[in-house]
Amino acid sequence: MAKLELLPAVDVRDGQAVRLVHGESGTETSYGSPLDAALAWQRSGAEWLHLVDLDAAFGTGDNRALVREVTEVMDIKVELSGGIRDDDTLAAALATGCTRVNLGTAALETPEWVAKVIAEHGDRIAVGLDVRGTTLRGRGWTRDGGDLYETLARLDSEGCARYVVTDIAKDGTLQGPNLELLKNVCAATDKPVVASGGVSSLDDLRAIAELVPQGVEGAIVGKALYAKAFTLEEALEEVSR
Ligand SMILES: O=C(O)c1ccccc1N[C@@H]1O[C@H](COP(=O)(O)O)[C@@H](O)[C@H]1O
Repeated sequence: MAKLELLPAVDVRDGQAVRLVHGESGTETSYGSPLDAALAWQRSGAEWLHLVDLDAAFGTGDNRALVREVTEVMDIKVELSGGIRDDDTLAAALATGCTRVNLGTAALETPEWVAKVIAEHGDRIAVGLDVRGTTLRGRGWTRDGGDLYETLARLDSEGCARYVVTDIAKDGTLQGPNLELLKNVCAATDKPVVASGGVSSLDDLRAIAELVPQGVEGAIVGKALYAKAFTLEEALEEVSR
């Protein structure tokens, strides 16, 4: 069986690595230097880093220089998210040398532009499907942006290579992933899915890994690592069995 990829997360707000609860601004717990956090995950054996500029996602500024620095220093693959919504922000993100970018709001608000950049950049573009129930959310998860499955069908028809699926109700809560949502999204698309939100234990990772045959390719792990629910080494060992 193909192994589940793990993407430890570094979310950046106001220059700090933070974790939020339900993605809500103001719920930040700070974990210090984003570069130190990213290097720690790399030293622990991560093959991927999921790096988010939360200020860019919320529209409260940006951490672009810092995010670029972190991406350039990493020897591992980087998935870059947050505030990538037009030609300039996409060009800057891709120029960091990241492996791929993850588009959220743009996929809801500027579908023609997203179709164009999917056609231009293929596998370097993923779309983040951030949902409450089956309603997509954009602009820092503060605005509704349409139906999950209608949007997924549209993006599939445009050749989107991959989806990062976040259950906002689970994100940052350590309450376990939404396995039903992951199964439903996998049933609706042939494209790989990266699971995000709620991972709290090695059992959760095992449960997500069981969905690899259905199309789940990876899992983003955030709060559980920062809260030391398990180590990244333990998690990597778990998904390599
Ligand atoms: O990751 C979070 O906790 C988060 C919280 C609130 C908003 C966005 C968040 N993360 C990621 O940011 C991008 C979306 O940014 P944009 O809409 O394209 O500007 C997406 O990957 C979210 O999962």
